[in-house]
Amino acid sequence: MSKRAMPQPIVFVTGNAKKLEEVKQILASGAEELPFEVTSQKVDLPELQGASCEEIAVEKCRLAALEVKGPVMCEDTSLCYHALKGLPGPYIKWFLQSLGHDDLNKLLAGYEDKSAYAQRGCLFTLCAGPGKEVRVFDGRTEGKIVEARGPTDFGWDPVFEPSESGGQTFAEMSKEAKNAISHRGRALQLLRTWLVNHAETFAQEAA
Ligand SMILES: O=c1[nH]c(=O)c2ncn([C@@H]3O[C@H](COP(=O)(O)OP(=O)(O)OP(=O)(O)O)[C@@H](O)[C@H]3O)c2[nH]1
Ligand SMILES: [Mg+2]
Repeated sequence: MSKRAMPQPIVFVTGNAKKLEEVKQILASGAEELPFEVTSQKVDLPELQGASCEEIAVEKCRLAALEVKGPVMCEDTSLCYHALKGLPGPYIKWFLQSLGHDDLNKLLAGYEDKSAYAQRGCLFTLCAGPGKEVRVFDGRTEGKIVEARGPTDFGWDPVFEPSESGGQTFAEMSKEAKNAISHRGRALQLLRTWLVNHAETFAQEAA
């Protein structure tokens, strides 16, 4: 499919190089090609606190569109423990930075239930420009929290064992295998399908 012309490409705004790497792989590998060019910009956007995952993701995308002055996509990842009623959720980044994997896992020491979900992280968000509607695409993967196994170069991948992985943590899986069942892969597939089906609407909003 040839790309549609827009005044500017869609900019994926993130401060996280590992997310960007996976997003590029996922977009390059799907059956449907995106109808628009996608570039990226490294900006660490401020994130709301004390709000729902969806409110945090929408506000982040709204700020990204103002920053870029054009069409943007963003994502916000949560890691939610069922025993902790969804926490750390969108605050996982700060928990992981302060505690590290071992102490993070100790949060669950007093609970039988080690299950968790990587949710709303994708919340992938898409916005045609400043002040335009922010659309949200929710990808979720269920799994459980285990002792860290596998490479430690991306966040909580070593401690998250998806239910569908045959016993491997995200960190132990190949990139292709992770992307096929990950929160990110699923949310991005929803975003891709929406853009393919609504290319005209989106191009008009961005004009
Ligand atoms: O092991 C992981 N596997 C993943 O698939 C994954 N996706 C995100 N994360 C981590 O979870 C927090 C989300 O916070 P987050 O969504 O605000 O991201 P971020 O601040 O790093 O980037 P961004 O907000 O600029 O896009 C950050 O610590 C990310 O490193 C992951 N860790
Ligand atoms: Mg962030």
